[in-house]
Formats: sequence, structure tokens, C-alpha cells
Amino acid sequence: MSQGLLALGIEGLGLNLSAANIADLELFLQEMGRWNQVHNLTAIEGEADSIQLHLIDSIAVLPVLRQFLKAPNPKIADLGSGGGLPAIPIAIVEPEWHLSLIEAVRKKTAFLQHARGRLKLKNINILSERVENAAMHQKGQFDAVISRAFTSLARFLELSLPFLKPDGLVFAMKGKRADEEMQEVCMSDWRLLVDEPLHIPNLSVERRILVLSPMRKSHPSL
Ligand SMILES: C[S@@+](CC[C@H](N)C(=O)[O-])C[C@H]1O[C@@H](n2cnc3c(N)ncnc32)[C@H](O)[C@@H]1O
Repeated sequence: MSQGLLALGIEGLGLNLSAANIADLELFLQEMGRWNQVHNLTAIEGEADSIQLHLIDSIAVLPVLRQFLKAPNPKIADLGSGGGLPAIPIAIVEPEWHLSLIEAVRKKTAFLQHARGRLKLKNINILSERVENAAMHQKGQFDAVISRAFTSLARFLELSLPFLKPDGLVFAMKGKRADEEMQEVCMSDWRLLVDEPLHIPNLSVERRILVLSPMRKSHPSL
């Protein structure tokens, strides 16, 4: 087992990760690093540990997801998945959950397909298209929609709505602009269930998770 993620304090998240989980997370990081050099998948640069910190950031939301997603095999859509964050780390740690990764840029979805094969992940599905398009053929199918660094909160909520089952929830991973972004959301359309700070070991920037449910319980065109 590599010391990389352990040294960065991944165990401090209290997720009870197995040795196999950590090995798979490390393998994902290696593959991402390798593809990044050639294909410039992410804008992540600089300090050697930065990709690891993005991964830890992605799984720090798991306690909140576990608290709300009680069905045995919840279906989750990750909008604007990029190089697979947060969906791939979540899929590694929660093999019974089903994740659909929606990403418009083909070189990114080529990497996601590669990672799926390399990690033998049977619980992810990759949609190489725009979210707006995927919404038309995936209506009302998801227990949850999540995103990280995708778009403004108001736009994310608007794009999420068609994907949600009647009791579906939206999980927004946000930074310090969350309050500003909340101002743009029409709160007669959405109920804010959770707004919690996330503590990410070794990451000083502010992280928050917002959980919202739509007031209108199903999409009008369902
Ligand atoms: C800043 S990246 C974040 C990627 C990843 N979620 C992360 O946290 O590293 C935003 C991603 O959203 C994708 N994207 C933006 N608008 C999109 C749309 N309408 N449909 C699908 N993907 C989109 C971009 O191609 C890009 O990969």
C-alpha cells in the first residue's frame, strides 16, 4: 500500500477505507497523472500532492452522501465529471452504488473509459455528451445528482432537476463563494437540507457541502 494518501491524512476522514480501496484510489491517481501529462485532462498543476488533495476532497463528501442515500443501490449522476471527480473515488469506495459520469469533452471521457477498465469498475457508466442532452434521455432516473467545480449553484440546480427521481437530492460541493451563489437560487423552488463545512486534511481552503431537494417533486415533462 502506498503511503501517499495515508500520509496526506485520508484516514482522518473516518471512512473506514480498506487496503484494497486505498490501493485502487492510488491506482486511479497514477493513471490520472499519466494521462494528464499527455492530454492535459485537468488544470491541476504545481505541488506534487495537489492531485491527491483533489481526490481526498472528492471523498470527504461520503459521510453526508451515506447519511442521505439509504437505498441499497442508489443511482447518482456526476455532472461535468472531467477526469472523474468526484464520481470515480466514490465508485471505488461504494461498489454497490451506481454512478453515471456525464462529460462533454471526448478526450476526458476517453480517459474515464480507460480508468473504468483499468480499475475494473462495473458500477460506473460514462456518458460522453453535454448534460443538457443527457437530461433528455435520463429523465427522472437518479436518486442524487452531484458535481464538483462544474458551474454556478443556480445553473447546477436547473440542470439537475430533470435527472431526479421524485425524492431525489442534489449534492453541491462548494468553496467559499457558496453564500454568494445561494443568493442567486430561487428558494421557493428548493429546500436547503444541509449546509456543512467539510474538513479536508492538509487543505486550508474552505469547502462546503450543500444538500438540496426540489419543492416540485417531479419534473413537469415526466
Ligand atoms: C472545472 S471541470 C471540473 C471537473 C471535475 N468535476 C473535477 O472536480 O475535477 C468542469 C467540467 O465540466 C465539463 N462541462 C462543462 N459544461 C458541461 C456541459 N454542459 N455538459 C457536460 N460537461 C460539461 C467540462 O468539460 C469540464 O470537464
